[in-house]
Amino acid sequence: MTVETSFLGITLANPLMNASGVHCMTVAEMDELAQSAAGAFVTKTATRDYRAGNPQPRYVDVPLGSINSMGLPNEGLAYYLDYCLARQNQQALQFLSVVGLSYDEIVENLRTIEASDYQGVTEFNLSCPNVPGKPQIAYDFELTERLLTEVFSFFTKPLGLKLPPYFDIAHFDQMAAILNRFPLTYVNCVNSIGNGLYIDVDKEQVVIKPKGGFGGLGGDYIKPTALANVRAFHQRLNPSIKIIGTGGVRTGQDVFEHILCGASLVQVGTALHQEGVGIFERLVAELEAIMEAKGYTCLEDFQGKLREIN
Ligand SMILES: O=C(O)c1[nH]c(=O)[nH]c(=O)c1Cl
Repeated sequence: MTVETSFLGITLANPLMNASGVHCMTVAEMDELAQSAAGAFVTKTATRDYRAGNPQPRYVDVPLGSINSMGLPNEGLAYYLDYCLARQNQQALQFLSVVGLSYDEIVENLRTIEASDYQGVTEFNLSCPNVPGKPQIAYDFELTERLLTEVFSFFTKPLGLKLPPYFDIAHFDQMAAILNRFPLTYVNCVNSIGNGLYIDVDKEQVVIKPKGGFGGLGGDYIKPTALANVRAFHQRLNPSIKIIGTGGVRTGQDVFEHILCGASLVQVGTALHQEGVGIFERLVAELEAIMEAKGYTCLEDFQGKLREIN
């Protein structure tokens, strides 16, 4: 029995990796990920220039997950691109997460990556909920289509999209119809559930400073939504577009559920932030135990095979 998997023809020891934004801001954090049991890693979403991000406190772990309004703090695209270029011969599979603060900056950043010798995967983040005044790109279907049309007029390297959660069947249909028109490597479902609110009852106060306390939710809160988005897009997208499942992964069972819904890889955010990189060994062991108990010998035995009630 094995939890090995392959992505873009590259064999990975397991389907697990970090979620962008968690444990991937600096070289030290990314090196620790690279040395961990994680099958792959992704960088913090980069903008062209360095960003300090929103004022603190801007990330808080809470009993059922986390809330954050980081505001896209990052070292700038060159920092992460240089990191990936320097290590791309040693590391099996790298994911470089990117966005821009404007349409033009997004195009510029993707042109920078295209012009580089980067051989890894690019994750285009369409779903940051925390830059004040910047609505999530992927909730604007027309803008998404316009951006993807321009990007794929020049971008030839493997490209995936980090999507926000959708909550309406019509939106799954509309978005999938757009995505099926482009040669995407994958879609990553889901980013945090945007603009939640967590309250400290003793203080009768919000817990994060930016945006009046509104922030993206992660953790147990979002697993049912994450699973539904993985399932919905797996059912609707061309099989050539893989699904990465993100959201609410804390145990091997959560990993199993995401794969059952159709995920090829599974990312860990909140729980990684809380437990550290040791979580990957634990998740692998727990996933193997579930597969053993069910008599599965590989991920393909159950991947995408969620049953409905007929
Ligand atoms: O505030 C952030 O930096 C952030 N926070 C999130 O929960 N998702 C994102 O994509 C980003 Cl970019």
